[in-house]
Amino acid sequence: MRVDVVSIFPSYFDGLELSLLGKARASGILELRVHDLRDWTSDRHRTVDDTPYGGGAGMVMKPEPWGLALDELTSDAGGDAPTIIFPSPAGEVFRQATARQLAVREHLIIGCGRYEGIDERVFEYAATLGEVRLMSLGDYVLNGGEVAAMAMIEAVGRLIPGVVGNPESLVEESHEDGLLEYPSYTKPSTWRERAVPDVLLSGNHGAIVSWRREQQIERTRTRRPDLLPE
Ligand SMILES: Nc1cc(-c2ccc3cc[nH]c3c2)n[nH]1
Repeated sequence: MRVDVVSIFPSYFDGLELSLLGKARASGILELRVHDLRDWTSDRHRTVDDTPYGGGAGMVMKPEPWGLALDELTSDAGGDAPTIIFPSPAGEVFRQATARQLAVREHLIIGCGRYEGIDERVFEYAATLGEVRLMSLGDYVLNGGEVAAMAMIEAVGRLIPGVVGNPESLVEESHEDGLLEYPSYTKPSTWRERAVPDVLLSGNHGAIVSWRREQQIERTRTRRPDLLPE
């Protein structure tokens, strides 16, 4: 998978050189390229924003640099059209199912906005170059798209075959089966007078599977009843 990220703060993404995603990049499983939007400006001040038509507070990202960036990043001939993602508080909510959908795509482009957002015509133009999806991480407001992009890249990247050593570990996770995950324990069996549940020490695999499922359902019922079917 190739992922192109465009941002006016490219160094935000330095952390993606670490750990599993760093290894995936080194092995070539994941080709992640981070671009500075200002590289597609032509004025001395490398301007990327301007005042909003219709008035209002703050600034809006100019369409010209985005248009040139998208043209260049989609110009490689061959292959399917990319999925072009713009983090946005006004987007669809990014969920595990979204990550699974995106993990099978060949080419993702993630455009990180700042200020009050990106000129709307950029999304319209981008739709002539690929599938456009405005994505929200949740109902809270960030200062820009970079943190959301990092989260999405990690959530998608870890699902690419070969990135996570043991694919089994991708199965029993929160949200993979629609429920929150069960609690985990490791040695010592008693810690600060707190013992590990006996069932986990019993060696009775059937009882352990049942207990874990009960824990998933109970946790989901108390913490995320919205995830349970009606
Ligand atoms: N879920 C969520 C996304 C955002 C977001 C995304 C892009 C920009 C650009 C300027 N402000 C932004 C905020 N906030 N919250």
